[in-house]
Amino acid sequence: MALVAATPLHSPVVSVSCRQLEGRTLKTSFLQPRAVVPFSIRSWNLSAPADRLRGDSRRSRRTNRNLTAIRSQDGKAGLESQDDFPDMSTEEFNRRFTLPHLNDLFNVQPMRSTFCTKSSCPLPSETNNSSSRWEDLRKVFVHDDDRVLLKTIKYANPTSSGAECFDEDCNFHHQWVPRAGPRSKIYFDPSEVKAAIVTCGGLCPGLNDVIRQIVLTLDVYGVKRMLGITYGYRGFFEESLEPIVLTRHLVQNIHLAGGSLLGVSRGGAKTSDIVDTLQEKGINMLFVLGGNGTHAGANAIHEEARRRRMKLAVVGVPKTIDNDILLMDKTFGFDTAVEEAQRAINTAYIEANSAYNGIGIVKLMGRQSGFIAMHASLASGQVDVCLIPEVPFALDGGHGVLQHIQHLIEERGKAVICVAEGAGQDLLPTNNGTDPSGNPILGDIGTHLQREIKKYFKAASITVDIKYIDPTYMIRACRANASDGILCAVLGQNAVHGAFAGYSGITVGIANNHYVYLPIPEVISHARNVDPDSRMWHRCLTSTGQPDFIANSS
Ligand SMILES: Nc1ncnc2c1ncn2[C@@H]1O[C@H](COP(=O)(O)OP(=O)(O)OP(=O)(O)O)[C@@H](O)[C@H]1O
Ligand SMILES: O=P(O)(O)OC[C@H]1O[C@](O)(CO)[C@@H](O)[C@@H]1O
Ligand SMILES: [Mg+2]
Repeated sequence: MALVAATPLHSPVVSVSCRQLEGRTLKTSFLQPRAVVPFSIRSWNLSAPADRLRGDSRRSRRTNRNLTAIRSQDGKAGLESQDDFPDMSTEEFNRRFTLPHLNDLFNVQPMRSTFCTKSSCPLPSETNNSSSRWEDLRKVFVHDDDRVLLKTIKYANPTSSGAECFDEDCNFHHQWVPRAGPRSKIYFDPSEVKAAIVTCGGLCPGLNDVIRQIVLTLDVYGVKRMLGITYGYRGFFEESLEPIVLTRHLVQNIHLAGGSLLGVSRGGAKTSDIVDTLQEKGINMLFVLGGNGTHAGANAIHEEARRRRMKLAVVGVPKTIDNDILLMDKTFGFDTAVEEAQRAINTAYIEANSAYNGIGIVKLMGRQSGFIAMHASLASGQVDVCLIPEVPFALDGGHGVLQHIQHLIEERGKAVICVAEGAGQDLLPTNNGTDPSGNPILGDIGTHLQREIKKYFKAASITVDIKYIDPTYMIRACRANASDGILCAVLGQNAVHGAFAGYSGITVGIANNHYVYLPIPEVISHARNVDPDSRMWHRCLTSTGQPDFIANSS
């Protein structure tokens, strides 16, 4: 292949990955842990309240007192202070993760649950405890005191990859959160329930599945009045937007299509207007499907309803293909998005592989979090360079992306790049604009990369064939895959069980493969990010073979 002579382009790590390709030994230094400092910042992400969650506020608490030498795995000594670890006593954790309940304000007498999946369901009027038909139902219910362990790894040392520690010895803290599911006692009489569902933010595979499961479950409890609020929070105050009456029959097949039966929107949410409408319509159960913004809105509605002493249960179901909600294994729609994304990557690979010096670029969603890009890169096994918002990179210089791409072209005659939309924003002119919900409007890193690569190879007089693929909306407007379909079913059903159990201001999730209820503020204090020191990111790097694209080096 006729190429200009290569300069020593790549960092030692690049040559390691290329040698690996040539069947030679992989240097062990490739995945060595980084410096000591970042480890305890990560633990902030997971459990501290919003005002203590930011690394900078943590750093400001750094003092010279009580400094302890900690030896990292690579033998370098680092200094950490107990002050640098978040305070997380069991009492503090339990206080924060106690679910708000209607009986914090009222004295609602619970009744026997009307939820029943047996063929011979007892009537609610059958109150005899010893009735054999009630006995039959015993194992249907989850006990109020059932708990799920939020964290399951006992880290030996704060320098372990992904370690979340509360002290320098990484002592294990039991963090138990309430198990989700139907309770034997309920705090709403189904005949008095008027439920509403709203879907907000961007689309996400599985929205219709969740709507459907909420309706079906409400129906099993015996709820007759169910409304779908149209076009997100907007549907609460725009007079032209009428709610849809929801029935089992109406939702029966909606999961066969992507999108949202109810429609979505961004912006325009005024809590007091929303709560006015809820009051006017006599809605006492509200199911809110959306991301961080939507959940912030749901929590504001919950707080305002409490202030007005309304008996309203507000329950969220986290929706985001970005997977950027804290404390959960994953959010619904993410799996499907990854599956679709890797199809786009495969296309880019085939194009790049078939072209003379082919370069495929795929831009994927992920405003602040690179989970889709990381997982799709890993899943496809066809990506040479994965760029995410959490890991800064340089385009130029001896350790920059462009030289690495030149190296890939020279070595293999092709390169595939997967970039998350929020990556490399520092390389683009700032745009200070926001969307109607206040989310920042990002610069287009995909087309920027395309332009820069074109310019670079032109200057180097190397012919390349660049194909740019932006499957942005294709990965989220599709129908949920089987694994998301199941997740949606469980989450939708658990949302209804949570409302009947009398909880409000909560959301549903999956933690360590078990289903849990969490207080909304704990999951939205900031966006969940890819941890650059995590095993998963290192697995991605192992797979792509990409080096650190270190800035300011030549
Ligand atoms: N802090 C907040 N308080 C009250 N309402 C909010 C808040 N942030 C956003 N909202 C409202 O929530 C709705 C959805 O917000 P947003 O558009 O940010 O989507 P999202 O739920 O974060 O989902 P996505 O992941 O698609 O961004 C909008 O109507 C917005 O006005
Ligand atoms: O174009 P829209 O509808 O604002 O949505 C784009 C955003 O939606 C998200 O997928 C979150 O739902 C982000 O990754 C992306 O930036
Ligand atoms: Mg948002």
